[in-house]
Amino acid sequence: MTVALVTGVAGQDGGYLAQQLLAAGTEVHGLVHRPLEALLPTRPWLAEITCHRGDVTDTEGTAALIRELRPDRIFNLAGDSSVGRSWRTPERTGAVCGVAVPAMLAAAGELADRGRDVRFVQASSAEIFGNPAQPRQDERTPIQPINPYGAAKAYAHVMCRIYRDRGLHVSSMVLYPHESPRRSPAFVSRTITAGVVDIVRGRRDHLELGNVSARRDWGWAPEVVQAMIRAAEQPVGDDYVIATGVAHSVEEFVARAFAEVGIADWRPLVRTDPARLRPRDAAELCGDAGRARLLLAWHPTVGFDELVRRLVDAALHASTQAPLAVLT
Ligand SMILES: C[C@H]1O[C@H](OP(=O)(O)OP(=O)(O)OC[C@H]2O[C@@H](n3cnc4c(=O)[nH]c(N)nc43)[C@H](O)[C@@H]2O)[C@@H](O)[C@@H](O)C1=O
Repeated sequence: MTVALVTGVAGQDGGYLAQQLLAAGTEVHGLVHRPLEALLPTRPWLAEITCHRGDVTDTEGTAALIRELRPDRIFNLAGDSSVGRSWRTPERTGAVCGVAVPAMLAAAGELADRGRDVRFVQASSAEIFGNPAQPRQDERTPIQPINPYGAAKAYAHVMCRIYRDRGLHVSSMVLYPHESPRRSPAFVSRTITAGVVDIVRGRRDHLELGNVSARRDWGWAPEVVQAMIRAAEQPVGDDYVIATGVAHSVEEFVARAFAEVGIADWRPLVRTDPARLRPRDAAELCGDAGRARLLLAWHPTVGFDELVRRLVDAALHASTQAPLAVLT
């Protein structure tokens, strides 16, 4: 039986990935850095895998776990994925999203040197491209991060290339924002959909946002993680941009979400909160997933309107229920 280790298994992507791996008959181990009892109420799927307590910044501990488990697949999804927060905690972001990665690569390399066919998949990020000149970014786009999160991810991305060149099966997935009802409230998709639903329910009278002109390529998280599984099964590791190829502004997201609940005149309901503006924010990030389409037979099926509809529906549902599936 294939054994997989998923770091960041308590996060949005970690959960979907673990569930898809389990469905494929894989034995799944996950690294969690909070007590399991605190995580289980909002992440019931963790009961179906073997959880190990630890923090990727304890590089010795993570390497020891890899040596002990001898996994066939390692998916590194650990990290504080909030770009905004990385400005307030740049050292922690650097430690978790950057410095932690080579220790895992080295431990995987040791297994490979002993004959194990181990495959490493890194959750990289479009933020490594900074504010790119190219309207569509691909695997050859220059790496020029403009925020602490992007810099940490860029370091990890380059380390993945270095270990791949040394012979390890490593794939680095350059992910664009990808959403689901399990997305943390720190992200704009949840901020918008929760705010719209609160307004509809009469719980507040306006929504506060930061830079609404930013344009992003939003995808559907459950299908983004499929690409990770497929990358691990390729004959060789590679870099893959995983994106829809279509960008929309935050303002368009807001308009679409309000339209879902029948509100056309939304502008009076939205205000700018200067505290939500970032020191620097890419004007537009939009990916060309041509390589993933060709080599992984991966293509996104959930478009922007459908994505917003699903998120608004989930937020409406959660507003009348205990928010079981929503991460806190
Ligand atoms: C590729 C990348 O994708 C994600 O990072 P993100 O794009 O920064 O995600 P977000 O939802 O925080 O921001 C999206 C945009 O929305 C703007 N924005 C406006 N007003 C608010 C606002 O009120 N809150 C937030 N959070 N953003 C706002 C904000 O300035 C930015 O332009 C992560 O998966 C990350 O891990 C990753 O790798």
